[in-house]
Amino acid sequence: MTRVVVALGGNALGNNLSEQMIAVKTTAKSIVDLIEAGYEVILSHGNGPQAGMIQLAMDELTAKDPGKYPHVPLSVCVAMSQTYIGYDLQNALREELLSRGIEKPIATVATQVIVDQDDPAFQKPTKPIGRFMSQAEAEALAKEKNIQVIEDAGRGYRQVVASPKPQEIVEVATIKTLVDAGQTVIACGGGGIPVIKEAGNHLKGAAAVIDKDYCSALLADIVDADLLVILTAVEKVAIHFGTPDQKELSDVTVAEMRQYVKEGHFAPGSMLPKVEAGIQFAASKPGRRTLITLLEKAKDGLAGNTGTVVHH
Ligand SMILES: Nc1ncnc2c1ncn2[C@@H]1O[C@H](COP(=O)(O)OP(=O)(O)O)[C@@H](O)[C@H]1O
Ligand SMILES: NC(=O)OP(=O)(O)O
Repeated sequence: MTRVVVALGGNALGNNLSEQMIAVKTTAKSIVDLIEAGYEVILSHGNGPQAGMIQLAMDELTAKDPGKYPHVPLSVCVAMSQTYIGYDLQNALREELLSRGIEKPIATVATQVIVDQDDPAFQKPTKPIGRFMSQAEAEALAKEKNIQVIEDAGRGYRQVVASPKPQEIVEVATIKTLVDAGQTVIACGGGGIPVIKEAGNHLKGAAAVIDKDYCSALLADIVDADLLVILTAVEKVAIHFGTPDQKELSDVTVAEMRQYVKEGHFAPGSMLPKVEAGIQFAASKPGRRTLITLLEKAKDGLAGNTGTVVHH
């Protein structure tokens, strides 16, 4: 059986509560198509809009009455987003599976991911979270809440937080056991809950949001997946993106993709992490491949009919 780790992007979940409830239904159809076609699927997902929304809500409460509502750390907001998204995905998948007569247990694993406390990312926030704002609104919020904001890949302004690289998945044994038992597992949501190893086996939450594409590459490695599938809002990765010379890529070697990265074809806040994660996984063992495509094209892409495939 082909084992695939599927990383779900923003369009699989929407930007707010009501959008997510609708989006997960379409997402579940695409994922169950893969399960029905015989793939062994392990899911991961992003959480930028959700983690930002939860943090903002918590901060509003703290601002009202810090005695009654103490500050909620970002790591806890990530944990909340993981479970909230897992809950919606689990339900949508369950319903879609049952509607096709498939009985298959689904489990969301609250996943902690170890990061290095000396990761330079802590000094230079790069991960956009929360909702999109106008420049004026973002600058006012930055001043009011003492946060950093950036322009996010031509789509508006967002809060930006540290995004250290994932080093190790804490719940690896649990994930492997569930996967090997034939369960559909949702793990490493939002890149995982960032934690730092401290003395005495203590794991301390870190103020960060890990990139889900990098974490998905790590997850795909530890479960020994054959394929990493990154589902996003474009059917293919392109070079000269957004220019008259735009050229979509179908079949690319690791060496070719590394060269395109060097030439600066991929936007840092959006396509670059996907491409880098794709290279990392495809380069890690002979035979491993990464597919980057549209959520709706997942099955077509796996059949070799579309998407961008990175291979050795
Ligand atoms: N070279 C490129 N090729 C294709 N898409 C690109 C490229 N550079 C930037 N993008 C943008 O990246 C977006 C995907 O990133 P993003 O929306 O952040 O991911 P996610 O699906 O994980 O939420 C695409 O919708 C596209 O607009
Ligand atoms: N954690 C993460 O990478 O989230 P997004 O995909 O929503 O940016």
